[in-house]
Amino acid sequence: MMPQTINAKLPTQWGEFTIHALEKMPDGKEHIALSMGNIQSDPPVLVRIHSECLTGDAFASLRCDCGPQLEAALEKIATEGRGILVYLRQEGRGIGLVNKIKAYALQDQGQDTVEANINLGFKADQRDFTIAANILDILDVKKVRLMTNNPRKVSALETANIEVVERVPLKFGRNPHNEAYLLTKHGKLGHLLD
Ligand SMILES: Nc1nc2c(ncn2[C@@H]2O[C@H](COP(=O)(O)OP(=O)(O)OP(=O)(O)O)[C@@H](O)[C@H]2O)c(=O)[nH]1
Ligand SMILES: [Zn+2]
Repeated sequence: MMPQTINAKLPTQWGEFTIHALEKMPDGKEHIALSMGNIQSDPPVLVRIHSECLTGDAFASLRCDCGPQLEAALEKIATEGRGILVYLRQEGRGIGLVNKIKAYALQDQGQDTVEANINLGFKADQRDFTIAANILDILDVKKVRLMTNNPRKVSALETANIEVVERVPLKFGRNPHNEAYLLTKHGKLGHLLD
C-alpha cells in the first residue's frame, strides 16, 4: 500500500506550522511531520527527527531530555522560518510505552537505561530511522541540516540517500534527574554529549 499524506494548518506558540499526517507507512504506524516555510528549495533545510516520548513530551518528565529538545527544535525552526520536525512513533526507543515504564521501574532499582532494556529482552535501542528517511522522501527533501546528538540518525539518513550537510547539536534539558541517563547515552549509546 502506498503511504498517504494529509496536510492541515497547525498554529502553535512558535508560529504556524503545516501538520502532515502520514498513513499506510511501511511499519504500519501513523507518523507526523510539522513543517514551516518552503522546505523543498535551497539551502538545505533544518530538520529534527524526534522519537515519541509521552512522558517527556506531554507530562514534562525530568527523567529524560525529550520535552525541552522538542520545544527547542520547534523554536529553532520557527526562528529560521523554515524547517521540519519529524515525529516518529517509536516510543521508548522502539520498545513501546508500557515497556518503557517497566524499564523505568528497573532503573528505580539501580539499573541504567541500557541494562534495563537488555533485561527486558530488547536491544539497547530498537529504533529504525529509515522510516524518517521515507518521510523526508515523501516531503521531497534531499539535503538537510540535522538537529541531533545521535550519530546513528545521521548515518541512517545518509544510507537512505538523504544528504546531511551539517549536524546541529541539540543540547537542552539537562537537569539533576537525568544526569545519569545522559551519561549513559554518552557512554553506551554513542551520543555526542559532553
Ligand atoms: N527504553 C527506554 N527509552 C527511553 C528511556 N528514556 C527515554 N526513552 C526514549 O528515548 C527516545 C529518545 O531518545 P534519546 O536517546 O533520548 O535521544 P535520541 O533521539 O537518540 O538522540 P537526539 O537526537 O540527540 O535527541 C524516546 O522515544 C524516549 O521515549 C529509557 O529509559 N528507556
Ligand atoms: Zn523522553
